[in-house]
Amino acid sequence: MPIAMPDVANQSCATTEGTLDWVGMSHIEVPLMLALHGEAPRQVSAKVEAFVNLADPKAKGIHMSRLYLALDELSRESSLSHATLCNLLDTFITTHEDLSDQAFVKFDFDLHLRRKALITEKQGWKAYPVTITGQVVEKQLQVELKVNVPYSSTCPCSAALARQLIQEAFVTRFAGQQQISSELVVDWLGTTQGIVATPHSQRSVAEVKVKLQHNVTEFPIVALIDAIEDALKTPVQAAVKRADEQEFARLNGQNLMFCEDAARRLKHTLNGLTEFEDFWLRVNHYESLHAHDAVAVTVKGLQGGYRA
Ligand SMILES: Nc1nc2c(ncn2[C@@H]2O[C@H](COP(=O)(O)OP(=O)(O)OP(=O)(O)O)[C@@H](O)[C@H]2O)c(=O)[nH]1
Repeated sequence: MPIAMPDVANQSCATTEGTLDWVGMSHIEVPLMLALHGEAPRQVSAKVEAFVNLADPKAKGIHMSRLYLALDELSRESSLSHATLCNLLDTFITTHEDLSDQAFVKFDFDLHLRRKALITEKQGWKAYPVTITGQVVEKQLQVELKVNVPYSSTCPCSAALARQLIQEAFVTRFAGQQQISSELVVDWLGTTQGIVATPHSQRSVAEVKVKLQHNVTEFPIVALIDAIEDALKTPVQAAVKRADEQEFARLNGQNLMFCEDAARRLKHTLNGLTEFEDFWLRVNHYESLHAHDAVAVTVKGLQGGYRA
């Protein structure tokens, strides 16, 4: 007679008893079809975390394979949408009857979007790191999205200091001249002696996390990215011809930003978006003046909501 396979999770007890908040797996590699509003599902390569709580203090452990297989079924047989995310969390709990009543799942992936050039008709890909998180705690479903949006920020202080140097260069160059030909000035402005200093800019990243309102049953990821880029005005570009680069220079010059300015712009925009119950944001200016970064963090400010 074959000897029965041992089943430690079911047949033995915890050596030290106690409940646990989350138990599960992280870094699960899963290709998924992602359902987004108004387009066919597209494939993303996700890293997933899947957890349930362990509410039985005596149980040895949860059933990891049940979480994994539910996720695998989602990957093979359907696409990731708000509805399938809810079903997945529900399956996590129902396959852990007597053990768990809370579930958590997190998907991390890059979302590639086609982005238009600023002036020309060119287009290119931009990859945005996205996180979708779902959890059921005390029977309440909560869905969060997080996106990272790269942009350019030009320092307003540096711009003012550069302008002063340009004014001083002008005074030196044209000192004592009562009448100056505009042609001469235009030529001079087109030289490095004319624009004697340039302000520093830096690649910057806005990290934005939002909690969906309960009546929102889609993932408004693209709308969120668009809103962030519209607020900042200087998103990092994909395809760039000279005309696009010149427009980028103009946009940078007209949208000088400390990290505080960027954070306030985003806060203002997010306060106006009704799909989101709460938000948290952090802007990181990866300084070119310093070897350290300038950072601003803020939240909507709801009681019991996100904390900075
Ligand atoms: N609970 C738990 N399981 C682990 C851990 N590390 C590895 N595993 C393994 O995860 C595997 C799957 O566990 P189960 O889901 O209980 O597997 P199973 O008993 O074949 O599946 P069911 O019949 O559905 O219970 C087991 O072989 C465990 O040894 C851990 O830290 N905790």
